[in-house]
Amino acid sequence: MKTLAFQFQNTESTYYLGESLANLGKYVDKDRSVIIIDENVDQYHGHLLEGWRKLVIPDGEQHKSMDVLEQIVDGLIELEADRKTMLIGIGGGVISDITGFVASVYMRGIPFGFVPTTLLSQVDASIGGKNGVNHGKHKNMLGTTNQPSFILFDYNLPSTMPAEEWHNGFAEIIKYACIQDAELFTYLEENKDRALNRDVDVLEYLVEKSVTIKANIVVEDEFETGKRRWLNYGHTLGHAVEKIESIAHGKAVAIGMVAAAKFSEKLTNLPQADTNRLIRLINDYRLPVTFASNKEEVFDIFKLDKKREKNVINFVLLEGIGHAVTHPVPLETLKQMLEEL
Ligand SMILES: O=C(O)C(=O)C[C@@H](O)[C@H](O)[C@H](O)COP(=O)(O)O
Repeated sequence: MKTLAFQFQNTESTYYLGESLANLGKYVDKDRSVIIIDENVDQYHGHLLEGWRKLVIPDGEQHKSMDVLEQIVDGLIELEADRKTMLIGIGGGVISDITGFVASVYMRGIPFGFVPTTLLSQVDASIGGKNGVNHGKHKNMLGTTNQPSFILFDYNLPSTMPAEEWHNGFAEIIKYACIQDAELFTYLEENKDRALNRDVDVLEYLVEKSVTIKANIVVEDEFETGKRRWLNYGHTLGHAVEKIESIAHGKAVAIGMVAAAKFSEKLTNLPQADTNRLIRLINDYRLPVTFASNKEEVFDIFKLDKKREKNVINFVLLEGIGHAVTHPVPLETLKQMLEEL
């Protein structure tokens, strides 16, 4: 087990890497905690949580909503949770996003922590403090940035995931390689078979590498005024396609990364060979590279991206594999490039 500590602006977060969920009680007081968990995760891992107070919510992205947030608040009131109650989200990205948001607003803020159970939530969603719920066609439209006190990474938990869920996690790892780590990109190319076969050493390396890359970027720019935007590479188009086609987040991000690479060929002279290399890697990890959605509908969602300022989006582009940049790109230019895809 390895412990990492990150000092954010208002919180010091401790990450326990390679720790078992069964040892959760070593880090938090069982009697002062409430677990937020979805039905699916509870079915697989609930036996490790005997005696903990739990609020079980329905599984799925469609439940990342204000309705479910209000149900959790009702549950907390019922349990007489107070300002010192520790809220613990155990699950994938929906659970960490909603738990972090509830904890940030319940009684104006109570402490919280996460036990991510999917590869995607271990490498991305649980880290960095972004939380929230969806609204209408828009992903994460309501939320805050607030760091968990702790994250416990149990490498055994993702083993119950279906194959498709593994592929989704790889999308965000490919993203880190694209934005700032060309060596990681090569590693992903060279170790694709081991990774897809869930080789424990490869997966542990990839989780630790991703956690470190993401947490360090967030320490540097927690409130996303500069470098943190890079973490949104592939997400502008990705979020729109995810909502319209109701596809998994990782698939949508894969599609968005390819589109952003094609935009980069025009805006930052990214060599076409780099786009092709990215497409090959995404294919290797069994993720899609094209979308079927109506482009006008995509643009309608796309233009409400959180990186927009008036008529420009601070769009994340690549100059090369491992080198992201952010350029203010007019919406009209993006609309035209989208039509040309
Ligand atoms: O942590 C970040 O910053 C990211 O952009 C990471 C993304 O992978 C993640 O999906 C994030 O929740 C997207 O945030 P949003 O601001 O585009 O809603």
